[in-house]
Amino acid sequence: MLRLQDASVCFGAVRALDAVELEIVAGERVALVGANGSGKSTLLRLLHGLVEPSGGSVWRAPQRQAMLFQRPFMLRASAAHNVALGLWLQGRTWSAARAQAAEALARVGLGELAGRRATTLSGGQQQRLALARAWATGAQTLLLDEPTASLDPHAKREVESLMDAWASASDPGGLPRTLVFASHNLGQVKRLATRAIYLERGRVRADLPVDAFFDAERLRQTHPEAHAFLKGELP
Ligand SMILES: Nc1ncnc2c1ncn2[C@@H]1O[C@H](COP(=O)(O)OP(=O)(O)OP(=O)(O)O)[C@@H](O)[C@H]1O
Repeated sequence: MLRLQDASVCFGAVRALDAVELEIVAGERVALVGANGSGKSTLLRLLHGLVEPSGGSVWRAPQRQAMLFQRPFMLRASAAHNVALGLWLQGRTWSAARAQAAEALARVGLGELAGRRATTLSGGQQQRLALARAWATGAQTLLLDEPTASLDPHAKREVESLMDAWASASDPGGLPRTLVFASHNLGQVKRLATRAIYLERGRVRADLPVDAFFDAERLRQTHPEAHAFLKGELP
């Protein structure tokens, strides 16, 4: 679905990503981990086309892709309108968009809050609304930048279980869905991801199946930098 070849991103003198090689295929659930400033957000933004590479190349399969942020972007309109507008912009009639939005909101447990102004919803509810919007518009790949970082444990579990439900279902065309998310929560990485990528100062230092990533002894031998970062944090 996504490929980076020798991709770098510079912001002035800061090299936020440095010669990244990466290929993500349909159905993968990829977690990006690393210290603050290691390049996780920049990598997601590059994959979504929100920043241009300063060097190297980005390739995206022709597909619908959506990105969710730590603080979701909400229009100052009802929850239902926030979802329906995206669908209307895709060409649905307004009544079809409204009906589909109602379905999507029910799926994320927001059916009763459909008429509430989205900006008055709690952080967890807004994140569920953002997921409903991506789900309804038929995204095949979802990129999420620390989607549960500011949520309480209950809201975090709800959002996580929706991410899991979304990724476990195929899209209407039968293709497996692809999830790429940045997280500082290693328990979440273990629960949701099949592959973990560890970044350090803009470079990919480890790219492993999640079981291998959380095998502390093996990681220490094969990827000492990643092991040093995770030491004491391994769930
Ligand atoms: N728009 C920008 N202008 C200048 N520097 C930037 C910009 N965006 C990111 N950077 C720098 O690029 C580097 C990587 O930042 P990035 O936000 O990608 O890291 P991160 O791993 O997502 O961090 P965090 O865990 O804190 O969210 C940092 O040094 C950051 O200061």
